[in-house]
Amino acid sequence: MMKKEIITLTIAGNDSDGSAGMTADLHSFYARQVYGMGLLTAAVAGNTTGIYAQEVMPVSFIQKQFDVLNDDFKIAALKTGMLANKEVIACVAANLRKYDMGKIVLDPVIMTKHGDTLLDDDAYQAFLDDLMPLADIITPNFYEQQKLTGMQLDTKEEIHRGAEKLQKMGAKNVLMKGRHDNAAQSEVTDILLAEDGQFYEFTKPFINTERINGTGDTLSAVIAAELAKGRSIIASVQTAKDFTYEAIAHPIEVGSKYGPINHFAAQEDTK
Ligand SMILES: Nc1ncnc2c1ncn2[C@@H]1O[C@H](COP(=O)(O)OP(=O)(O)O)[C@@H](O)[C@H]1O
Ligand SMILES: Cc1ncc(COP(=O)(O)O)c(N)n1
Repeated sequence: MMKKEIITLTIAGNDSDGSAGMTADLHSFYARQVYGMGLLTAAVAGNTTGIYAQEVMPVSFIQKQFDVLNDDFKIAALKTGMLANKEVIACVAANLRKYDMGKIVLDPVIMTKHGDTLLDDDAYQAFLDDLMPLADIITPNFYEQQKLTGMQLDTKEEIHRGAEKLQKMGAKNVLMKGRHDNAAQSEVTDILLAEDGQFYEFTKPFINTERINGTGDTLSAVIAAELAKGRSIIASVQTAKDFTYEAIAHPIEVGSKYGPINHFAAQEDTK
C-alpha cells in the first residue's frame, strides 16, 4: 500500500541564499521527514552579507495559493514566516479562519540577523489582533518579545509576565526564545508558557558563532513538523530545540559572513 505522507506547510518569504525563510523551512521539513509545501508571500535578494532587495507577492496571488492548496491537500500543520505588511497579514488571517489547515505555528518575523526589516511598522497591530488568536504556538525572539508586548523583558520574572501577556492576546502556547548576544554566556534558555499555565525551560549550551542565519525559521519549522505528526507541544519544542542546536553546532562553509546552519548534521543527530 502507498504510504500516506504528512503534509506541513510554510507560509513565508524566500531568501535567495537558502539560509533562512522558506528554504530553511523546507530543509527542516525534509530532515524531519514530513512532506513540505511552500506558500510564497515575498522574496528577498540576499546573501551572507545582507539583504539587498525585497518584493512582496500580490495579495491575489497569495489568495490563489491558499485556494489551490486547500482544493487538493489535507494540511496537518503550518508555520508562518515573513508576512511583510498588513495586507498580507489580513489575507493570511482570513484564510486561516476559512480553511482548516491543522496546527498553527506563528513565527513573528520582524527583522533579520543583519538588521533588515521584514515586517512594516504599521503591521504589528494587525499581527496581534488577527493572527495571535489563531496560534497554537507563537515563537518570538528576544527583540520580537519587546516589540509585541511593548514591555522591557530582561529578568526571568519579566519574561514570564511578557509570555502571559501574549497568551492573553490569544496564543495558546508562547515560546520566549532566549537571548544569545553575550559572548560570555554559557547557555541559551528558551521559556515555554504552555496552555496549562505552566512554564517549561529548554536549555542548551551557547555557541559563539555568527553562522546562525535561519535558526528561528528552523526552530518553528521543526515544531510544525512534529505537531503535524501528532506530537505534543512540549515534545515538539524539545525536538526543535535539539535539532536547531545540532544545526548550529556543526558549522558548514557557505558564504563569507553570516552563514547558514547545518540541517544535514541535525538530521543525523536529532532523535
Ligand atoms: N548562539 C546560539 N547558541 C545556542 N543556541 C542558539 C544560539 N542562537 C540561537 N539559538 C537557539 O536557536 C533557536 C532560535 O532562536 P533565535 O536565533 O533567537 O531566533 P530568531 O532567528 O527568530 O532570532 C532558539 O532555540 C535559540 O535558543
Ligand atoms: C525571507 C526571510 N524570512 C525569515 C527570515 C528570518 O531568519 P531567522 O530564522 O534567522 O530569524 C529571513 N532572514 N528571511
